[in-house]
Amino acid sequence: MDMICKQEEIRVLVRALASAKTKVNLGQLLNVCTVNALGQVMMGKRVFGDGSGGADPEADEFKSMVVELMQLAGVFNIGDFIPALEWLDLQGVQAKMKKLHNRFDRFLSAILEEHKTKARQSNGQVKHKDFLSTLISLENVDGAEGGKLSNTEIKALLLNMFTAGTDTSSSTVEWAMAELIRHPNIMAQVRQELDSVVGRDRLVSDLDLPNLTYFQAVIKETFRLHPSTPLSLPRMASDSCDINGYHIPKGATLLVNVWAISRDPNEWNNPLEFRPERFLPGGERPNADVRGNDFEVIPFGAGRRICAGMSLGLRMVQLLTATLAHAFEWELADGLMPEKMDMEEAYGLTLQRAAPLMVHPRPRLSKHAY
Ligand code: HEM
Repeated sequence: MDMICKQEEIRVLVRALASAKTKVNLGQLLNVCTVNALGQVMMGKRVFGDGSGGADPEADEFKSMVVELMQLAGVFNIGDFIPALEWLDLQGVQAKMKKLHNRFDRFLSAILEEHKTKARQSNGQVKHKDFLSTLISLENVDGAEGGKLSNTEIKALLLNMFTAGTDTSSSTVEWAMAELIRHPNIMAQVRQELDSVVGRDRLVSDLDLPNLTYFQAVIKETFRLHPSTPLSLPRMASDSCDINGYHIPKGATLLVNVWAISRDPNEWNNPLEFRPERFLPGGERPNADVRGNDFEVIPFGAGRRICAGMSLGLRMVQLLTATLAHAFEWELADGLMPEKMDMEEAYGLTLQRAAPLMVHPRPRLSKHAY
């Protein structure tokens, strides 16, 4: 199911790019694509209109809500560290969160109501094809702990999935494309591999991914340098313990700095350089994987609370990046030279580019491939 949704949404994006007459904001289009792909899996429908992302105020609204959430969640909130000051909400973070919560609630309530109305109209004949229908069907069923699933819980689950699963994936692809555009020799090797495995008469499919060895290393290198959740998600110490001479008291909030670990010069040679070869035979970490077992590179976290959508997120990032590298030549907008590209990061819970990637895509495959 998710494989079909992904490919369908990626094709919509590819067609929009192939017919673009002016420069495009790649991150924005990628976000629309990931939100719609997830929308299909979770609710059996796109979130945004035709999916092309062209001048869609709803798409802008959703992206801005997610970015604001990530920024607010990433703020160093004084009240979190000095509980006596919490009620003062000195930086206005709580007030902004409440306002944002109301915006999200309106958005999700509309989606939930629409799904329920459809279910009523079809007299319960709707097959439980998507995540939301399944949740709605469980509304009247007692859970393992006796409680029933409420509307609020359903909306919270949707919010969790959309906020955790869309920006993370789309911004990783945006970083990957920026690195490829900045390193024409790496882009050339990626394309050589894609052209020999896929050819020039069709788009990349999920089934091609295991055969793209060099490309897989490019994706790992992107996750190493640009982990989309740089401080992972906060954990709480369940017991007091000592680590490397530091005392961690029970109940302390802990943040794992995934970003710093994967740039640590004690672990990586020339850590700031984008060098996919380090993950290939003969490189420094030929067998390292990003799925939580090699602690030098843990973009999805690790352990019991590792990312719940890792498999979907990883494949989405791989398929999107491979498709964009394979199907288009990329030129930076406004005559910007690749070596002058701004690679600054913006502050927040997720790692956004400070300057959006503005590009001109030029199709490079046979016409019928689009
Ligand atoms: C490139 C894509 C993604 C990245 C880099 C990413 C990264 C992360 C990270 C670092 C965490 C915290 C893990 C920890 O505390 O150890 C997390 C948690 C989570 N992610 Fe992802 N994620 C991605 C895509 C997705 C997708 C597509 C979904 C769902 C559709 C998703 C759903 C979740 C959920 C529900 C959690 C919370 C899990 C829990 O606390 O039990 N993520 N993700």
